Amino acid sequence: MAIRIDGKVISAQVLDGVASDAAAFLDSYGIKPGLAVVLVGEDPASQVYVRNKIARATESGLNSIEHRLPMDTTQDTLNQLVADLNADPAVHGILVQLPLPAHLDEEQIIAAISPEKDVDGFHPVNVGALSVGKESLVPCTPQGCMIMLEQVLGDLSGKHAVVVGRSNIVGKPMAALLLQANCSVTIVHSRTPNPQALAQQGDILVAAVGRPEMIGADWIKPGATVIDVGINVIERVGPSGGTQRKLVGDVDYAAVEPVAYAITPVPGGVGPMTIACLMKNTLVAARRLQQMSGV
Ligand SMILES: NC(=O)C1=CN([C@@H]2O[C@H](COP(=O)(O)OP(=O)(O)OC[C@H]3O[C@@H](n4cnc5c(N)ncnc54)[C@H](OP(=O)(O)O)[C@@H]3O)[C@@H](O)[C@H]2O)C=CC1
Ligand SMILES: Nc1nc(=O)c2c([nH]1)NC[C@@H]1CN(c3ccc(C(=O)N[C@@H](CCC(=O)O)C(=O)O)cc3)C=[N+]21
Repeated sequence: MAIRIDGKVISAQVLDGVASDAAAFLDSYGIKPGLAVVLVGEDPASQVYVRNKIARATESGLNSIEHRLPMDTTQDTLNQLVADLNADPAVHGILVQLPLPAHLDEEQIIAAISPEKDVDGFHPVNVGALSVGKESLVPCTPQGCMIMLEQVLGDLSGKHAVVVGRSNIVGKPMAALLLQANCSVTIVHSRTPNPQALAQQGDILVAAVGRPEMIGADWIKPGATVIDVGINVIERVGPSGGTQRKLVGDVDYAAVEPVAYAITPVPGGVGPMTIACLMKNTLVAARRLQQMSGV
């Protein structure tokens, strides 16, 4: 039986730390750290994430401000909102939920967020800082994966880590953090001729593909530690014949669990860690902004 890496338990530990730091921040400066979440459109999955983020923020003693904009929002309107949030001293962190509707330019919006308030760590300044090892605001999902890996494995030095996926929000920053932790890192993607053969060499396997249960037991080196980033909603025929909506990862948990040393479930794995790290980043940003303002 593999160790089940419990994202709910570990994220609760992270959030405990955030809550005491937020209380100390309030004591020192008389304001709560503020997180602004911007959601454009009506994507139901995105709404669930936004709701969860706001609930965790409130529980941790952060001030969370939600901005919901209609699907037909223009680039100018969104830019104006980001400019207002950049200038607002009560806002320490800004998150624009991705993906944006197709008519909006994501790259431009990300670049418009003040790097000091970029709690997603997606701004080119923060991406560059991470790649030269001077990271400040580290992307939440990979940060959460690292906390889980270090809790279960301790020092990661010398391990071979295979990351499946190379997106800017998960795969690439994940690979950067693993390299910084002295792993040898292989990144596989849709143009890799035989990704499975490379994955089988990983002491650590991180799956961030977006394909439900694609990673089976035949991708896994026996005794590997498996981190499943995937969040996929699938429809299955339930026991009584009707269709059920179910959340599954990129890893076939039932098949992989018997061969792995440790594995994260979906739900209850990486997802809650992402949210906890977002709160952590908001505190990091708040402290730094407050120090910069010299008060
Ligand atoms: N738990 C959490 O907090 C979060 C979960 N997610 C989830 O993680 C998953 C990945 O998200 P994200 O990185 O944004 O997704 P993207 O779609 O941006 O990236 C997917 C990556 O997987 C690669 N890929 C696709 N098919 C294959 C294949 N058959 N073999 C090997 N590689 C393949 C793609 O390659 P190529 O580049 O060549 O196209 C791409 O690099 C999704 O399920 C998403 O919902 C995302 C963010 C946070
Ligand atoms: N700018 C931006 N930053 C992001 O970090 C970002 C984003 N856009 N767009 C979408 C993805 C996805 N994402 C998730 C976060 C938490 C859960 C999460 O909490 N999941 C729970 C269950 C969710 C549920 O309640 O059903 C779990 O896995 O246990 C999932 C997915 C953040 N993302």
